[in-house]
Amino acid sequence: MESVRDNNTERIRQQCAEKGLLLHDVQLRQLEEYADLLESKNKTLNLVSRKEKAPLLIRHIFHSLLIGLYHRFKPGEKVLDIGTGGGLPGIPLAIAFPETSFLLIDATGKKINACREMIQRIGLKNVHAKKERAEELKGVAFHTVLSRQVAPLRNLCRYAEKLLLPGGSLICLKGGYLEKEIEEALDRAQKNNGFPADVSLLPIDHFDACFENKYIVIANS
Ligand SMILES: C[S@@+](CC[C@H](N)C(=O)[O-])C[C@H]1O[C@@H](n2cnc3c(N)ncnc32)[C@H](O)[C@@H]1O
Repeated sequence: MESVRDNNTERIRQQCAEKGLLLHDVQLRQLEEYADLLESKNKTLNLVSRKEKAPLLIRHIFHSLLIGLYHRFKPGEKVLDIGTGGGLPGIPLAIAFPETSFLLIDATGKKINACREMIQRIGLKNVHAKKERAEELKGVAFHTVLSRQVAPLRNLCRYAEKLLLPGGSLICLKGGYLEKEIEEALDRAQKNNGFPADVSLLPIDHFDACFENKYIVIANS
């Protein structure tokens, strides 16, 4: 008999394939293993909300993977995930794009320790986790900066400005009414001749009802 989880995994495989992102069986099993580890760690650490009805595999893992449907990560691309918490969106994307290099940072040491343990258990080689605040990270630069549910866009743009290579992008998963946030980020950039030059907002509710009022926000240099 097919389990609910098999159905969710198959949905992820199918919806990603429709957008040209092919996930192999090994990667689908790694996503499931990550879901199990995250659920187990969440019993003692506050990594993701426990109140939500939609399954973790869809609500958090598929949600993170959606970034990869709009931005195809390249081999050798260097990516930073700011405020990763329990590894979102960095770990699902590192599974989907094994030739891209991901650094996960978070201000909370316990969350980074949990990420390190999960990365090791799944056996991922292209992702590392470091306890660090975005504003204090120095001496490194990235093609792409990611963030999910961390800070107002204006602040994320301020962090990304110093961490992005020329031409790089900041890609965030955000919810709610974002017009004012975007206006403030663009206003700040214009006054300082800084990042970003433009921002686009992509709705994602057509993938699942639980993504209602949620968006992928892409800020470009
Ligand atoms: C609401 S949680 C989101 C975690 C994860 N991105 C997710 O989607 O589940 C926000 C996280 O951002 C981290 N954080 C907030 N500001 C930060 C900063 N300036 N630098 C690094 N981490 C930060 C917090 O410690 C927290 O783990």
